[in-house]
Amino acid sequence: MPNDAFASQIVTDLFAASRQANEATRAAVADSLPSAAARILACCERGHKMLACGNGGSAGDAQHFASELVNRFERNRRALAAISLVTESSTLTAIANDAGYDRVFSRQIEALGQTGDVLLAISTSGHSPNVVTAIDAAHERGLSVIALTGRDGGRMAEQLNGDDIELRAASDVTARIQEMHLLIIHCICRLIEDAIAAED
Ligand SMILES: O=C(CO)[C@@H](O)[C@H](O)[C@H](O)[C@H](O)COP(=O)(O)O
Ligand SMILES: [Zn+2]
Repeated sequence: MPNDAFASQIVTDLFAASRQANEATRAAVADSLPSAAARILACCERGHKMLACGNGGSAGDAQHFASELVNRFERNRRALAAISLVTESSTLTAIANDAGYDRVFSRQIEALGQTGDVLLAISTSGHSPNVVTAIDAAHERGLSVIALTGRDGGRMAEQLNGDDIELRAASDVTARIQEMHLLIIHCICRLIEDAIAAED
């Protein structure tokens, strides 16, 4: 562990870097974030569902997002349909073992995805093969995609079509991008819950 002064400087630097990423990302996603929230609410209100995927920290984000739709974020309201594709261990291990890790999300999309559903695809690099393959599977099955990316958007940004929405964190650092992705997810949840409250 660094000495006290050094540790304190690291903490100061990380908070400063996060603030900088926060402000740059706000400017980058301010216009498209409400559209993403509206897309998700419309999806659920029409009887469709959200699917969410990502690796590592982004797997945590996918679960976090699904939990906040199914259960609640800050308000009590009707349940919204969302499934995390990162949590079924028997399914994940079987697909990875039999077909390869690149197929762990796409195979589940083939099984569960229906036209009108929306895939939340999360990757800080934009290059994770299983997320790239998931987007292809989503397009093949008539799902639109909301992509949480960073850096230059990677391969994911090139895959997206005009019906998809990319929310790109303005940073080149994985940890900062993840921090921004969680903030984006919370903004989406807040916008959705405010829209439902205004309807009721
Ligand atoms: O949380 C972290 C790093 O902060 C890691 O677990 C990270 O999520 C993993 O290395 C992922 O495999 C990275 O995947 P991706 O964001 O490039 O799609
Ligand atoms: Zn992390």
